[in-house]
Amino acid sequence: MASSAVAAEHAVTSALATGLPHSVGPESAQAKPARTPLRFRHANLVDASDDSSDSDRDATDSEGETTAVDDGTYQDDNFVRKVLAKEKPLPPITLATLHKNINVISTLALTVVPALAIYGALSTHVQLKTAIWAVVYYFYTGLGITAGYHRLWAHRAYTASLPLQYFLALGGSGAVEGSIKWWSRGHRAHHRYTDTDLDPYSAQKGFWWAHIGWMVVKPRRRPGVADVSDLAKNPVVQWQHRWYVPLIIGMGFVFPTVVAGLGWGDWRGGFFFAGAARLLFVHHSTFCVNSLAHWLGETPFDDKHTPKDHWLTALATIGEGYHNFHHEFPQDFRNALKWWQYDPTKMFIIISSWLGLATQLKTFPDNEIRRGQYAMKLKAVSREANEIKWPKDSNHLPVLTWDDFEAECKTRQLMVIGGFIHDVSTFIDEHPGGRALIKTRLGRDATNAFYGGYYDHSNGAANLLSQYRVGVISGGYEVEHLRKYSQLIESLKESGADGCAGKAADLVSGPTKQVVIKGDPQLKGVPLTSVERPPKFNDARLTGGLGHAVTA
Ligand code: HEM
Repeated sequence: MASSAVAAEHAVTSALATGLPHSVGPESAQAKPARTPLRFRHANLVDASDDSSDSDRDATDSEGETTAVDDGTYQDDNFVRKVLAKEKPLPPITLATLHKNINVISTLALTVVPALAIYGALSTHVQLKTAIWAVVYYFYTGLGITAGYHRLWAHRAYTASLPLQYFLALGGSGAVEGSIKWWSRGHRAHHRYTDTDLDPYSAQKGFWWAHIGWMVVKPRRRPGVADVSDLAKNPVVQWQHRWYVPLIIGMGFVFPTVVAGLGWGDWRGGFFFAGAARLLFVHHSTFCVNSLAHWLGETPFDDKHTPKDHWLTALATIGEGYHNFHHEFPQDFRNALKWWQYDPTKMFIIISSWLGLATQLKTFPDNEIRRGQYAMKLKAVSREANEIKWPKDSNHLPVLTWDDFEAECKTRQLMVIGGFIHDVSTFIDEHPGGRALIKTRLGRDATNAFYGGYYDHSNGAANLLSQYRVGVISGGYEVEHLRKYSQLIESLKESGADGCAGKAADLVSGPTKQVVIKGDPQLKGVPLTSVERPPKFNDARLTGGLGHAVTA
């Protein structure tokens, strides 16, 4: 196995050196049958050494990009499209070819572990100490993945001291999900190419594909290139990669069994509960980050891609369920922003920092996080706005002079409020304040009466009013009660009562005295009949209140 890995590594290295695209298409599979199959062994939970060549090749990120695109053939400047066009996928898996495309080692890991867990659960007495130990070990190995593999190594969200790194590398080994190097390489590709065909566990291919499908069968494409050169220099990562197989046996099964066996004599329970059943839970807990977290919940930070936030996913994944936040701010050491959201991984990192084991905890600037949230709220509001029927604005209505308006009033029931001409004929009988009040204002400017001079209407009434717009008054409108003050000032001035005049002058000198709604000059003189007649307002609930008994 090791020698074939080396052979594959050479194949890749020479492809890079010659500048040839390291195509994974069927042609290359035919040309080099002995080497190409290895290139598809990305999804191998157990034997990390198999694809070490791939990790090393992808460590040379920029080279990967160059070899993938830079031969002058492609005009497209979208990297993902270019790579997809260049690197042809393997033929789709059919029933006839399924047996050849099963990823045997991962499939064994994903089937034998549940089988052992079920058998153990049915045949072994559960001791309380063992049950507690299984839960503790679940959290330890789970944190190895969430705090270690994921936030520390894949995203560099904080810096860990050597003891903490070894602690997490050992815990992560017990989760049996591939080496740190292999895992992080795939995960960085997942972030960089989220939801595309270069994403190794793209949620676009369905829930089960993202959950386990991508590991059970050999993928049709390699994951997109990702830079893991930093991990190649990390001694703990290298150590774990080198000793991966003994480590997963030791930490996956031997250690949890020995603790229960030597501790309280429950060797069998230790193996089946803290070993197999615990591993089954850790597996599917972590896999939920790729499936459930892309399927269930909200997108409060960005909705460009599938990742979502949900407390249920957080519960299932030791705090990785605020996945929308995580994809938007992957280098942030937190998944959950609020103190009350469930993110024990964040707490573990914080406590490690209090103990001096973790430093440089990265957080994205709060202001930018809030901008993301704000943008999403605006989006939601504008989606709602699109579903609402809005009134015509002044640029889409005929513009009439006051004289023309008066002329139109001879044949129609019109009134001006706020610079707009309203046809109230379909509403006059429905008016909660009674027909008579409206009737007295027909042919007049009722702005003042409507906005408090007679009755201070609700916003709802103002919204309703706008649906009756049929035109705009040219030259603007006056607010009646201000005009009255204005007349008062004039008369005071004429009578020489200066003191009072000064006070009244303050009231009328503001810009509200004259409000101009411009309208489109091209619509000047366009007949009112060109505008659709307002619909009949027909809601019986409004015919209450003072009703028709009131007169102005
Ligand atoms: C087309 C123009 C008008 C519309 C669409 C309209 C609409 C409404 C609506 C929806 C209400 C219910 C209460 C509220 O929502 O505030 C209402 C109540 C009322 N309106 Fe109007 N209104 C119009 C014009 C007027 C005018 C010109 C006057 C007075 C001269 C007036 C006087 C009143 C009064 C006194 C009430 C209170 C009725 C009560 O409490 O029972 N309305 N109007």
